[in-house]
Amino acid sequence: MIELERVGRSFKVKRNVVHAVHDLSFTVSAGEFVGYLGPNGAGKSTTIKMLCGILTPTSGRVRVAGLDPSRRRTTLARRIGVVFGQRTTLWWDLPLADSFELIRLLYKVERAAFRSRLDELTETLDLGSFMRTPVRQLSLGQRMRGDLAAALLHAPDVLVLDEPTIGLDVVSKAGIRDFLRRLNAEQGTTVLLTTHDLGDIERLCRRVMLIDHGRLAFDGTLEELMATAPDEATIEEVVTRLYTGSPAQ
Ligand SMILES: Nc1ncnc2c1ncn2[C@@H]1O[C@H](COP(=O)(O)OP(=O)(O)OP(=O)(O)O)[C@@H](O)[C@H]1O
Repeated sequence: MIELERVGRSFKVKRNVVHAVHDLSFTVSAGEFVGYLGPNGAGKSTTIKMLCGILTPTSGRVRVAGLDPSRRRTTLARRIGVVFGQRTTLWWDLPLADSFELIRLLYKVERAAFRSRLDELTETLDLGSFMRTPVRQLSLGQRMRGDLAAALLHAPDVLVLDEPTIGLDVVSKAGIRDFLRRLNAEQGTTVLLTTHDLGDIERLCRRVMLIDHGRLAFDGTLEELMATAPDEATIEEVVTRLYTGSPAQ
């Protein structure tokens, strides 16, 4: 479903070249739920932007649902859903319901299919009580549920999430995690999840990829990740060791 083959992406900054992603190869199969971890500046957002076609790789080959994202961005948009936790894709001054209707028109989703999908998402994400509220008046947790619905209205095969639980309280986080778990298990949606919240990783991801300085530093199951450190280590300690090369303080 997602294939990267020796992908590189660099940026020219004044006279220097920053290699944000370097010689990165991995494959994510249909139906997987994969955590994509890495310290600040490791290259996660750059990878995600290449998956959606926002950025073109400087070298190598990217395929999502068999498509080259930078060349087939419009076609790919029908197969992929993307949520950036720190930014909303909803219309700030419009009620949530109107944002959804605009998305339906943009994606050319047929009205009956849209209605049943929206009904299902309204129930599972509990959107009913704020459907007529302008997005700017929503709480962060409500807005995030709205953004998730917006990304899923066209029933994409792949969902890419960039920090979807950032700033959420424990109850809201649990609700979003439960929703994502069910989406993956019941509908087979492939999920790539970028987060700094290791609770998200522990509770959701069977497989974890860790990127550091633009290169893949670990790719394996959650159990294999935990086995890289002594038995009693917490996931925070395991990941700190991998980020810094030394045990957590
Ligand atoms: N448009 C850009 N121009 C120049 N440098 C960039 C650009 N985008 C990213 N970079 C650089 O590429 C590197 C990787 O950045 P990226 O945003 O992909 O990291 P990240 O893993 O998503 O970090 P974070 O966890 O902090 O969000 C960083 O050194 C960053 O400064």
